[in-house]
Amino acid sequence: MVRSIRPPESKQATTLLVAVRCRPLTPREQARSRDILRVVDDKVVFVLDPDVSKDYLDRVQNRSKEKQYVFDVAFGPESTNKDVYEKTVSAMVGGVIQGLNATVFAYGATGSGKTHTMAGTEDDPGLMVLSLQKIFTLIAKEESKHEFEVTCSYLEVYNEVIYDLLEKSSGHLELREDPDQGVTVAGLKRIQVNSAEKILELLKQGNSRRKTESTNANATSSRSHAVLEIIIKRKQRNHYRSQVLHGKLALVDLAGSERASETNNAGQKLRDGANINKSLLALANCINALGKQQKKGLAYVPYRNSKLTRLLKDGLSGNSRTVMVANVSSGGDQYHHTTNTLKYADRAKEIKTHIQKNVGTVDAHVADYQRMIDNLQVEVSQLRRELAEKETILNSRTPDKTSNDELSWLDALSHDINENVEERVNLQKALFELEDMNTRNRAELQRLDELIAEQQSYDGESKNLNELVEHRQAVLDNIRDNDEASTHYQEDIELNEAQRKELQQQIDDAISHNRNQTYLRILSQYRLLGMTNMELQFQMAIRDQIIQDQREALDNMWHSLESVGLNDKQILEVASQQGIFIEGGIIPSHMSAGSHLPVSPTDVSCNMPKKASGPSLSNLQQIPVSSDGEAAGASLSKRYVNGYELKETSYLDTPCFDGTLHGFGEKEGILRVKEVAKSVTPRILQTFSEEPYSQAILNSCNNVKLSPVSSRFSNQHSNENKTVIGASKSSVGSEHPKESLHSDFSNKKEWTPIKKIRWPPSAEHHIQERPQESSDDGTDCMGDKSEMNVTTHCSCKLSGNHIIKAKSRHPVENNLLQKELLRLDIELQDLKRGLERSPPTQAYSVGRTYSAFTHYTTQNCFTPLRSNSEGPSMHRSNHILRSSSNGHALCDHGTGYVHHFPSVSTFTNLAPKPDVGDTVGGYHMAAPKALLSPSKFLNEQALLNLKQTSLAERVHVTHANYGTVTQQTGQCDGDCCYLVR
Ligand SMILES: Nc1ncnc2c1ncn2[C@@H]1O[C@H](COP(=O)(O)OP(=O)(O)OP(=O)(O)O)[C@@H](O)[C@H]1O
Repeated sequence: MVRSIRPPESKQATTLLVAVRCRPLTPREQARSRDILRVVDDKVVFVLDPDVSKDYLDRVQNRSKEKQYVFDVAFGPESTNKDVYEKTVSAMVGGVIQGLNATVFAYGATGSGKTHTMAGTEDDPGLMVLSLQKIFTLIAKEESKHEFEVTCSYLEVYNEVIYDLLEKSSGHLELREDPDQGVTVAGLKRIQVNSAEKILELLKQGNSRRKTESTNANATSSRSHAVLEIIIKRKQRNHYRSQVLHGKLALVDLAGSERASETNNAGQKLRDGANINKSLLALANCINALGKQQKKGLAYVPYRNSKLTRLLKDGLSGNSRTVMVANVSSGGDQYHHTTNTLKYADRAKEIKTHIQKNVGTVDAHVADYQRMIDNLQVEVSQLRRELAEKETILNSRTPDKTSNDELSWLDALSHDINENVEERVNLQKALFELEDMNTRNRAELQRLDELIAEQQSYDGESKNLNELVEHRQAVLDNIRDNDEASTHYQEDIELNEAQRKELQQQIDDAISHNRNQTYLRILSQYRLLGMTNMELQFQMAIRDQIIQDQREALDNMWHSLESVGLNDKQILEVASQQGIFIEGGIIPSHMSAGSHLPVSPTDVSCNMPKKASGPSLSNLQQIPVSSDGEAAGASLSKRYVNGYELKETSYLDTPCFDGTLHGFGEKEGILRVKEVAKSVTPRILQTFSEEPYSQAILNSCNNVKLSPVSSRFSNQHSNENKTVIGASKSSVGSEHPKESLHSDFSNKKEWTPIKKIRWPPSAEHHIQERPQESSDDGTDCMGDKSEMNVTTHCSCKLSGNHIIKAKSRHPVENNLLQKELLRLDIELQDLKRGLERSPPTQAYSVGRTYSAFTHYTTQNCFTPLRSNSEGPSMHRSNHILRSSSNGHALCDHGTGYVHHFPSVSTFTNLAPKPDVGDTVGGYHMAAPKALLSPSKFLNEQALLNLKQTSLAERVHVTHANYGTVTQQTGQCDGDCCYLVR
């Protein structure tokens, strides 16, 4: 396989373009307050003191509140949207179709003119409209040579919840962090468009769905933040393997900050206002921290404190050219808002983003996984919607007082669960980022200490030395601030954990008291699923961050190598001394030529430098390296991975390999794994147990990643679970998973060919072909090429202060991820079935749509059992048949499988309700559109015939059954239930 190291696409630092727009006063405003803004030279904004009684003396004695600011560009009240567009966004739009990202956001108090600037009017179209028109004009010019694909999405963040404005009744959407695209929204509709008119139409639709209210400050006040995103993919025509460039233009209309006293809001409007202010405060804090960062280096930017800031992260500091249009009103009564807005706009001038062309270099595996996660997320949000819909149906009925209480309790519970999960993951991420940042800060401190010592030994006091000392102090301040913030986040995590336990306890109590069992179980599963899904993303994000770090480190390395004027041979020598191997010993020509292409993480391989030993959790941190190659500062105070706290540990003296150990959740197995773990220090240890004692044992194993997986999944993959890295491939799906597992554990010969792993791994490990990710039968291929499963991490120091960390992407991680996804998929299906069964409380109102399972539940005819390797299963039970008042009927056969029932619309023309003694039957078809229209309840022969016919027609009837009605068990809402034997 060809492996090469390529210097990455160079990033260009660019500062935020800050524009200020002063809106004219309306005649009504003119009557009540004076114009206090003056724009001079298209750059300077004077804010006059609104108090006209102040005179010259006040001014010279500094008693005046007059203020002056300078911006990149400023617009007076006479400026049109077109003027604003020409001097701000116009220059960036061209870049977007060349693969660069751009963000435009309007910031300001309520009624200051943000929506007017972004959306505009028919006579004076806003920046959104003008940018779109320009994009399509540019595309038309280049269409003969290039193919373009333009897609757009439009969302709003209302009360910290994201909604799709292009969907009629959108559910809540989730944010996701994507290494290539930055922060994205899972499940958000993207519509392909081929004209500005089409987007404008969508924009209009979206705006009509946007939450607006009339307040005292603005008759059409936007109560949400709206983000319109246009993505343009561009490819050369008739070019085999041509590069794909994709640029993104994000146009953001923020809701305005407001004061309750001015808006006179109450109730929901007041709460909205508080939320708007909260997210704008989070934005202001980010702007502050980013401004500080330019001066003091690595200060933590609290993006995670709101959805808005997470969405704007790229625009504020990432890969984007960004324009901030600060809107202010000229009225004297707006003085406080105006100076506040201008203050933040002034800080924003300091902010730098780093733009880079988005070239379509595809790392297939990661991209695939991301896609899978995306799909799963879409499903999750769909499920969430369904759940919400069901609740709505429930709420629309007029239940008695008890069920009313119960429903609102469930409602509140599911809401709390969602919030808890989301908060937890966010906190963990924030903590990780803070620790990561402080690790860098500490490395910087070490570098500065070395430099200071060096300077002092040369010339004692000097200007340079003073600057270094000052800088050192700033870094120390940052470390202290970050540590403080970390402590707060840790406390928050503990609180969140306590809340989680409380919620779980509520569910457990309710289940044990027989309250809405099925629904609660679904909720419980849903909660776990949501957690796993998010944490999986978290892992992905961390992994990708490391890849990003490596890219940067490599970038540094190439620049330093080039700058010291080394030739190819010398570079090879240096690289090999540092444990970096370059494909065929040849430095790619484009590197020497200085062309910058993005580097793929798979392109790098390295082995351990002699003395350096890698961290066991090295994918979670950057390890600073001291001059002799020894890793330093690897022990961190507290670390949370997958929701578990890992104890403080130092793990520097053991060799590390990136291995996976799988242990099944039996005590014996876990102990074995621990034994092995001690001797080889695996980086990832996975347990397939939910039992507390195995968790406790694993907790005592340092430096492991804990990933509890449901025992059902482990049963299914029992043979894999005994696999210690390097073990041979084994089949999946044993008939008796538990038994085979026990024998595996007792048969020590089968356990772990760990000796296959050589340490330190040699270079050949890395230049071999990467094995296939999975074989045809869907099993792992971790084992067959056991040595391939070793990934090394190398931390080495190169040319003074460059820390190089390189890691080859590896099947182990990918396999792990694949398994997690598989599990997630199973869980999702399970959940889906659960939802289809519907909560028992709904059985009577929407029973026709749902299967007999609701009745199983209410009558306690089955006990859930999770032991079947084919998936979730139920105990054999009496057959239940249900007939609705209009003749719809469903039946389950009781063979032990949960069914996916087609919707009621496919069940038509059923016969009259059966009497006791009648033979009845039904079946389940896998084909969703299959039609069941018997003229009466089926007898045995009819069912068999039907099954055969269906098979002949390739319609898969999975289950069919019949029985005799023995009892009519209840009358509910006109529907009847029957017990059938
Ligand atoms: N430059 C301008 N020229 C003329 N009228 C303007 C201008 N800017 C704003 N307006 C008018 O001022 C009013 C408030 O503007 P707009 O709704 O855009 O404010 P906003 O900042 O979006 O408010 P909110 O945050 O409450 O949504 C509207 O009636 C709008 O037409």
